[in-house]
Amino acid sequence: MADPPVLFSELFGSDPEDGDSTIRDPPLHPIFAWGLRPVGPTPAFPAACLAQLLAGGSRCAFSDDASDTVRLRPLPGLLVVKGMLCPCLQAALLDACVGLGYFATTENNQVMHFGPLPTPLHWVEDIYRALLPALADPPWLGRTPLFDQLIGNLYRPGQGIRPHVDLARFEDGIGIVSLGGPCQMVFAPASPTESLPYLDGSSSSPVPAQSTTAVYLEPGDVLTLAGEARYQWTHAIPEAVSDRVDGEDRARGLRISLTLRRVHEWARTG
Ligand SMILES: O=C(O)CCC(=O)C(=O)O
Ligand SMILES: [Fe+2]
Repeated sequence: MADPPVLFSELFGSDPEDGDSTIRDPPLHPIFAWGLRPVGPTPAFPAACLAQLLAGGSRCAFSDDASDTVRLRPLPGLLVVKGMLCPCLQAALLDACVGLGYFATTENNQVMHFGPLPTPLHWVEDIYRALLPALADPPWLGRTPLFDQLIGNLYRPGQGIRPHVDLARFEDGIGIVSLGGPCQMVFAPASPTESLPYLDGSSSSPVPAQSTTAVYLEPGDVLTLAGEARYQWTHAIPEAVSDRVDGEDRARGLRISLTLRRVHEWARTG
């Protein structure tokens, strides 16, 4: 097992592999440090869940949770598949992040990867290809590789991301996988000057609240952003410790998102 990340001790108060020699329970697998609970046996790699998902069947091979995924289309070009990834697949993705050394220190809340998706995260491409029939006009889903750039973001309660349109250097067709904890994502009409704040240093301007569309993201939800939603709307996560949903305040938790994109040919260097 990879060394537990610093976040492990942040969540549990102490590093379970540290300290005295008292016999104790085996160390928690890192996936459980993120607040996930096992559903039946937790396989090292839930290939069976993935196979079922790709075959369009029940989404989890290890539980009798036969709940259907829910597809939302709150904006043209925005598809939100709620509950697409079963807990096993969520756990496998988080475990992959830990294994790849992502978020290993408390300062480290963002990771960027350029090139084909690293093993074992590469199977996220399969998940997106499984969405093909659900997308009305998905020419981008046929490209290979589907994604060659990954950003992992880690948010603690109270943290968020300012309104932005992802940079033009990325092709149309962006994927976001939401893991760990819930949050509200807010979409608003973009002004022509808005761009991703943390990549090019520019800042974005606030948008009028009345024109926003909010989507409540929960662990296992999968998004695609294309066309209008990708270019003509900003997306943001407000800095909040809870979100107001259906008249109640829902607490945020530690959240990890994987944003998947492909760099335009003209923007590649070297
Ligand atoms: O964390 C998210 O869900 C969104 C991240 C994002 O918008 C980005 O990395 O460009
Ligand atoms: Fe973004």
